[in-house]
Amino acid sequence: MNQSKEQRILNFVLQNAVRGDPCSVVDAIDKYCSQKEWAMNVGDEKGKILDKTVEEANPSVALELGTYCGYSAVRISRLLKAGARLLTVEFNPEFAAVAKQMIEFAGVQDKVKLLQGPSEEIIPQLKKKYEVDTLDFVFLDHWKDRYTPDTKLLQECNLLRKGSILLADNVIFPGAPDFLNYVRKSPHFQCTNYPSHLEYMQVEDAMEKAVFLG
Ligand SMILES: Cc1ncnc2c1ncn2[C@@H]1O[C@H](/C=C/CNC(=O)c2cc(-c3ccc(F)cc3)cc(O)c2O)C[C@H]1O
Ligand SMILES: [Mg+2]
Repeated sequence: MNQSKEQRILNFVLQNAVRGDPCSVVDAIDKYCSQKEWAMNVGDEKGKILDKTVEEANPSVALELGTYCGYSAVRISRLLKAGARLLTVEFNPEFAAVAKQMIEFAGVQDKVKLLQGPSEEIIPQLKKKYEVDTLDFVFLDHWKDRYTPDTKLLQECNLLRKGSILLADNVIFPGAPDFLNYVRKSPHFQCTNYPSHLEYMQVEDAMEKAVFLG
């Protein structure tokens, strides 16, 4: 049976990146997806905004919703301090299998825990099953209509603390209008918008940072 695009991306990384070097994995994915086949990785331009926000948060525990091929899991985990960890959630088994191999090839498997399943099921399990107290950083990059319900769920499950940083991809394209509305109107969040461009394209996009105020 012929390969999926995600498997072709992984194969390009295995043949062109350096095992144990997360930067080379990120660069190889960007090279393939800008020159060969477009894919919905956050990309390098928005990736630099992600990097800055992760460095600002300097998280001990980070959560990512929507692993896909593992591009942002590798990108985030390469910046984590010793002992810090990233929990990343992916419900598509094919994508999870590709991401697992991507994470292992990059050599960040000790920092990253890939949780397979829907976020609405996994988020309520984080405290008891995954020994999370509160989350220092959350990257939202899954289905755009899930950003708002999952942000509310994170609050309901007491997973956010004063200063927890949420960063959402694609708030312009494909767009997450209800999420922008929710966090910008809520007295519990301090929001900042970062204009950018859609990965590998000249289309306007943006990321939104929402800091939880408690
Ligand atoms: C609820 C839930 N739980 C766990 N995993 C979940 C989940 N919802 C999606 N996922 C997983 O995340 C991934 C989905 C991400 C959704 N991202 C997108 O739909 C997305 C789409 C585009 C885009 C832009 C221009 C175009 F012309 C077309 C598409 C760009 C992006 O950066 C994106 O993140 C894969 C999926 O299995
Ligand atoms: Mg995205």
